[in-house]
Amino acid sequence: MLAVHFGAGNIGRGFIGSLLHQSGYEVCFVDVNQEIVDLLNQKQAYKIGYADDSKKEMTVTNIRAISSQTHPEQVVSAIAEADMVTTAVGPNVLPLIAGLIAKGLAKRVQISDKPLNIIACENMIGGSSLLKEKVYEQLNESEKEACENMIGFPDAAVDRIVPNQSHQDRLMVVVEPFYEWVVDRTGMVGKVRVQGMTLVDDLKPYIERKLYTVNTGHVVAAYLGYQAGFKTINEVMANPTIRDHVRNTLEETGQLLINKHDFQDQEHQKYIEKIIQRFSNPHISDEVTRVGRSPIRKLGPNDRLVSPARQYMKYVGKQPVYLAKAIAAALLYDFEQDPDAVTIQKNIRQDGLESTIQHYTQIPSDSDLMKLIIQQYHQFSL
Ligand SMILES: NC(=O)C1=CN([C@@H]2O[C@H](COP(=O)(O)OP(=O)(O)OC[C@H]3O[C@@H](n4cnc5c(N)ncnc54)[C@H](O)[C@@H]3O)[C@@H](O)[C@H]2O)C=CC1
Ligand SMILES: O=P(O)(O)OC[C@H]1O[C@](O)(CO)[C@@H](O)[C@@H]1O
Repeated sequence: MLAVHFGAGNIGRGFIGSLLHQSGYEVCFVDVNQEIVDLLNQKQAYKIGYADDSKKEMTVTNIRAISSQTHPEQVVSAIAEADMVTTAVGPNVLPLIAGLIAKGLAKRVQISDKPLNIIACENMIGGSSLLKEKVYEQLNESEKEACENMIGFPDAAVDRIVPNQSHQDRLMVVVEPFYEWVVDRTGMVGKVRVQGMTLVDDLKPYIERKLYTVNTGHVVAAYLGYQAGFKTINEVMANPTIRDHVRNTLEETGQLLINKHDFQDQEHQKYIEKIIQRFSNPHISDEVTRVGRSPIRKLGPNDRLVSPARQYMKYVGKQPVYLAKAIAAALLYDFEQDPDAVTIQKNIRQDGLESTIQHYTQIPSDSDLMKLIIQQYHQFSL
């Protein structure tokens, strides 16, 4: 069985690649990073370490890699033959890989009627659906028709914290032991068997719970921690004021999730506690600038801050004070090596705060939420 995985980075190697390997797939990574592609082909294996006391390691074998920049034709052939395609490249990169996937599918439908699932494993709602839309833009009518019942694009939620890696062994990835990979069964074609993958009929509660708890909590720690001058999430979580703020924000998103999806209160509290512990894992050193990366994406209307803030007003009927403060912290994030942060700061200087918020978040100018965020921005303190 062949799995083609786009993105041989932290999640690609440390999570999706390792589960595919454990499930018996040969994993063919596709990446633009020539150094990683060469190393994967040279070593044909890499190590995973676990961020706990166990010092346990596992080796992922039966792998190879293709550079999509120098050998796109090999990627097309691999997709034509694959039994599974997955991605972990980042939401903004999905449109960039759609062309190659479309070429692979166009070739595939000429030679095979084997079903294929293409699963985007990104921190976003509807990642595979977006990828499908972008792929279909590049197929002609008969190719689309041939793909319709043969190619599935099931949406997914992926959860495992994998920080940036700095080992002498460039391929090694240290990951937290916890993981969750939940996939929408209704979007799948054919039979799929992947160890550690949970299939569900309704993904929405799972993806919202994950995005608005793990990712919201994490990014609140990152943006508030950055304002306090902390470098890592561990340092941030050891600060009682910010830790309380993270918890209070997760109480807001929790109330929304409980009201909207009927999660049980006590169960959800346990979920929140577990996540706060995961953020504080002493075996992981995760930079606030990694967790806070790409603030334009993170301030988007469907992402981890603005979406729960708007929904909180609808489902809870109160002002999301802690979420609004976190959005204010995102707007204050001025890390010079993050191009999104630089752009936001420039927009605020040139166009003003309200116009910038409106532009990135699509929150209406005259709304209560806009007023609250502006107030939190101007009175921001820790
Ligand atoms: N790191 C984490 O803990 C988690 C990350 N995610 C999601 O997984 C995705 C990947 O994140 P990471 O692995 O952390 O990032 P990463 O930066 O470590 O890996 C991304 C990989 O994609 C490659 N890439 C970029 N453009 C490409 C292209 N056009 N074609 C093929 N490969 C390309 C990069 O060279 C890199 O190797 C993101 O959507 C992220 O939100 C989800 C859950 C956990
Ligand atoms: O990968 P993104 O969307 O930039 O955000 C970083 C987030 O992803 C994770 O790496 C995994 O969910 C979290 O550690 C963090 O909240």
